[in-house]
Amino acid sequence: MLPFSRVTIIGLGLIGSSIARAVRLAMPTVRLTGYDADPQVRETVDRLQLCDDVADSSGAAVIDADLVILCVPVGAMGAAAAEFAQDLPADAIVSDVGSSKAEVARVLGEALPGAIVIPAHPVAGTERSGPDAGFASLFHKRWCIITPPEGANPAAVERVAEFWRRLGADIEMMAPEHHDRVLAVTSHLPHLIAYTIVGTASDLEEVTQSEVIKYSAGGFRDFTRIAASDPTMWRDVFLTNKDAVLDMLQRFSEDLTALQRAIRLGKGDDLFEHFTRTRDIRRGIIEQGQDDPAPDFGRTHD
Ligand SMILES: NC(=O)c1ccc[n+]([C@@H]2O[C@H](COP(=O)([O-])OP(=O)(O)OC[C@H]3O[C@@H](n4cnc5c(N)ncnc54)[C@H](O)[C@@H]3O)[C@@H](O)[C@H]2O)c1
Ligand SMILES: O=C(O)C(=O)C[C@]1(C(=O)O)C=C[C@@H](O)C=C1
Repeated sequence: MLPFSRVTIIGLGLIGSSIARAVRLAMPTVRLTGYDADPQVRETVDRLQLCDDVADSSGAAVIDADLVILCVPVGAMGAAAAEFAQDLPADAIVSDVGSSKAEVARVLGEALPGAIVIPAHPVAGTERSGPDAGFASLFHKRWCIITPPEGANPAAVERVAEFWRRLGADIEMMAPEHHDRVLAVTSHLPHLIAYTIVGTASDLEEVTQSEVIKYSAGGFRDFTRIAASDPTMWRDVFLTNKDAVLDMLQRFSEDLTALQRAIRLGKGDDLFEHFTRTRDIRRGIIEQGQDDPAPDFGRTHD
């Protein structure tokens, strides 16, 4: 049996439109309704026929939903939920896809008192945004972390888990605070480093912009891809996962200082040992089959 039969997606950018495309393929009988605050996005979703209905307000979009998924930037979650609170059916489950979880759970709890809220985070994405950037296979073989609130109804949690399994994801359960610490080091800090290094390279006086572009091969090119990620999304992630990110950043800068010192003092053995350890970590990731096939994974899929 399908976990849900009437799904509403609020926010139809990269993630919302990818969910819509994946639901169409995996659960074609599900009635899909969409709403986005941006009229141009609604028009595109209509033109691409990603949903059965595109509503003009979020209240109208949720009116007969059994699952509502918020796919808006994390800083907009509270306002987006408050907008449809009055129209939400009492037995509907509300979920989200936000990249930070503890703060989002708090604002959703405030905006939707008494509602069944089961937050989730598909750990899959690209640097692109908007409904044209989405693709159906985005969640295939990727983790979806569910962060149920204490005392959540196990049947509701299982329905959300089954929804994501049908979109191809593997499920993990975590407490929201633990999620935020894990993602701070595996996703948020790497984005901060990419934003920094690309800014640093472009600010150098003795290296021209055209040289930076011309010689952006290998490692630096990967950083530029990540640094092209959506500014609104990432501003909100850093502001809503502040403590965990600042803690990881502190540890990172201590480790960076240790490497800086090893270079200055010519401690080749220390550098070699460190790089060997990190190479083993990369090999472990590949052995577990969790490596991206290519940095532009999925771009041509639909
Ligand atoms: N991009 C990624 O790699 C990725 C991966 C996993 C999770 N996420 C999370 O998914 C969410 C969406 O990210 P995205 O990459 O799809 O962003 P996106 O910019 O592609 O889409 C967001 C959409 O939300 C709409 N929106 C904003 N405020 C709204 C509101 N109040 N009501 C209705 N619509 C509103 C925007 O118009 C936009 O179309 C974020 O919370 C992000 O943290 C992103
Ligand atoms: O591959 C990318 O471009 C991503 O940034 C995806 C990525 C990540 O850091 O892994 C980004 C944010 C999400 O919340 C989940 C996935």
